[in-house]
Amino acid sequence: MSPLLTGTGLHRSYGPTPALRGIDVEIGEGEIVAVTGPSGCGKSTLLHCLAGILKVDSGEVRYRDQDISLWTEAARSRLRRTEFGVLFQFGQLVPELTAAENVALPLLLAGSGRREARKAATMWLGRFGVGDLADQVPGKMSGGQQQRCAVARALVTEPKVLFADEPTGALDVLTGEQVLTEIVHVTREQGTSVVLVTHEPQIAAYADREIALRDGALDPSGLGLGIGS
Ligand SMILES: Nc1ncnc2c1ncn2[C@@H]1O[C@H](COP(=O)(O)OP(=O)(O)OP(=O)(O)O)[C@@H](O)[C@H]1O
Repeated sequence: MSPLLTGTGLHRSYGPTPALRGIDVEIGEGEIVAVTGPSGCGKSTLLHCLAGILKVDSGEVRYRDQDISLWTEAARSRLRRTEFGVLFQFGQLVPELTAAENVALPLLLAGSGRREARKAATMWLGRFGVGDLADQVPGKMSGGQQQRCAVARALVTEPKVLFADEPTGALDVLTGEQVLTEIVHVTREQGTSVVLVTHEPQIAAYADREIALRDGALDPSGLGLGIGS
């Protein structure tokens, strides 16, 4: 079976600073892959390039056999609204909107009607145990509740790939593991692939496979955090 998403020969620099120095990766359908490595090794840059948020300097990012690195920003942005979900360490909810309005937003941007979007948002908040907070603004919620809303917002469009950059990094260990367990449960149920950036072994342990980076390249030792070995 061909992989859902592949990166081939990915290079990306920030001015004179090389962040990715020729990386090859494959993400299979429904696979949960942890991207690990020390601070500054290029984990977030890789995630941003695979998600089409950042353009690579050279190399190919193929999604379903299309080279999205050649696409315009508008086309990649459309892809992120429909096929991809993105989740960051700090949920980045819109502070003025309620939980339900935040979660409904990607659906409204993709053209859904208000009622339909609100209904789906409520259902997804419920799936992550925060259905009773639908009318609450983020400032009135705990960090774990906010991140659960952010997860619901990332998954409400039922994306094929979830890109999660240290999604539990701002939470205490117990809450972080609870949220990650819920993410894994729901993405497995939906058959969603997950690219999970983390530097924590106990978080990476939830993945099927690990891609270990060092200095912008695949870690030549292949040891990483030792997931799946
Ligand atoms: N916006 C930027 N401008 C300049 N240099 C950057 C920028 N973003 C990242 N870098 C550099 O690119 C390299 C890779 O950074 P990246 O954030 O991808 O690493 P990371 O492994 O995700 O790090 P961390 O675990 O600390 O978040 C580092 O040397 C970093 O300093």
